[in-house]
Amino acid sequence: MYQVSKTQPEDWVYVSEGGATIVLAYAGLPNADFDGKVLRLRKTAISNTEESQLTDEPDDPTIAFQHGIIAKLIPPQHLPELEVVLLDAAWLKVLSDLRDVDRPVTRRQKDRIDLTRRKGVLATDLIGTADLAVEIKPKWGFLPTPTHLSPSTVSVKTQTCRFCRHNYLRSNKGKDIPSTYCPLDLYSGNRERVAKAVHDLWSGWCASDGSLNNCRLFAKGKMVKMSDPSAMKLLSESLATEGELSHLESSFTNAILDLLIDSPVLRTISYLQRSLDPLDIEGLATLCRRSHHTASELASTFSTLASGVPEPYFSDWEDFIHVFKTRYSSWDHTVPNCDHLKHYLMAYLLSATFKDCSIILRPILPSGKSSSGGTVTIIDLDVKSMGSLAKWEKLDREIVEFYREVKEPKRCVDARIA
Ligand SMILES: O=P(O)(O)O[C@@H]1[C@@H](OP(=O)(O)O)[C@H](OP(=O)(O)O)[C@H](O)[C@H](OP(=O)(O)O)[C@H]1OP(=O)(O)O
Ligand SMILES: Nc1ncnc2c1ncn2[C@@H]1O[C@H](COP(=O)(O)OP(=O)(O)OP(=O)(O)O)[C@@H](O)[C@H]1O
Repeated sequence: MYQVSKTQPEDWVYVSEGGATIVLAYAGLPNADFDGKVLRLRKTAISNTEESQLTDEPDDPTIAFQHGIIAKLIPPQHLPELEVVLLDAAWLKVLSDLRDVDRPVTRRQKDRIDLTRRKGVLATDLIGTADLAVEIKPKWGFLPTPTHLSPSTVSVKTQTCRFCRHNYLRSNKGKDIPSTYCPLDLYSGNRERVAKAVHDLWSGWCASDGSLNNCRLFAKGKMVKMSDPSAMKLLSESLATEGELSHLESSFTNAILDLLIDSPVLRTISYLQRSLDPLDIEGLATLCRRSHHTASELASTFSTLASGVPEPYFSDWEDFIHVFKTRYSSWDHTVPNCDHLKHYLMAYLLSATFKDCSIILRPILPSGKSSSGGTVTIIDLDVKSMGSLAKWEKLDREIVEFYREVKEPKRCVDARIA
């Protein structure tokens, strides 16, 4: 097994992070085990002072989930390789102290590397030294079918997509900047609409100085922000474009547009999101209630029902994938069968994984200098928890209620029915 202590903490440079993990790339002396790899480490809240009680820590669940479940849905050329790597407490502490300064302040105030972990994930470095790598978090790529929506939500949810409504809520709460990006444009496969999505992502990237998580740019391995002249220079060099920002945008669009349209990846993600969520969270909650028989259970909320559902074992996931690939499409989702509740819950969980993943594009650039051009790879395919169902139902209600007040709702066009 790989051991991180065979390298120096100084060999690892900060790449980026999300809500749950922090990612560092190997930049030390040539080493066959670590060259071209990133280290993905779990984070913990800074307030958490708990000691790990585990003597034999399990591997990060993302590894088995990707190898055994995701790999049955996504071809290997669109996935990074993932392996277990053994960690060392003292080594991690040095790394954490060394690289904390590179992290965004907002993240630093909330969390830090979990020093109690003894295992991490070693993954293919998809950013590396590529002239240009573009990371996009596309989010939800479909409008729900009206069948299971309540009269009070149906018009809102079938007109405006979940991302646009969520962005409206978050920007009104001051948690996000307003964005014109609509995932349905990106997923549409239509050249003009995909170009519009790229333009909107670029505008959001400029306006937020690269702090939005929907679009991140990396030039020669370095994350680019408008406020960082040296990184902007690298971007200009990679795109072989000098001068005005509009010229840079147009080279950027040209670099990734064909890749986005020609690659099957977005189509696959949206197909999986949609087909794994045929009931919407509302229909799923109704099915949960119908599946219980006593009066008190019937009256109970989705959250109490969901909290009574145990987390699936790996064997449950294997069983689910078999059902999904063989029988699931023949079920009548307009009248869901209570006997299928467990599989509908698992389908929703898997849909949530695909609603929250990101893609990394490494385009072939006109300069032709890129050694690994023309790839689209999906990252962050972590398994979601049954414990999140209550949160999702509550958030869904909050988003839809807030959007109901909008005088001129945005009309998002789902490619499937356009
Ligand atoms: O609910 P959403 O759509 O806001 O997604 C959450 C993400 O927010 P986003 O809207 O992409 O900024 C959120 O991303 P950030 O932390 O905002 O980068 C997480 O990915 C979160 O997943 P988890 O709960 O940590 O497993 C995501 O939560 P899940 O819905 O996947 O549980
Ligand atoms: N294989 C990889 N190669 C290069 N960079 C990567 C790789 N995997 C992840 N990253 C970078 O690290 C960041 C954090 O990774 P990831 O999205 O998996 O974290 P997360 O905490 O699960 O995110 P989220 O909060 O969105 O669920 C990514 O946004 C990306 O910039």
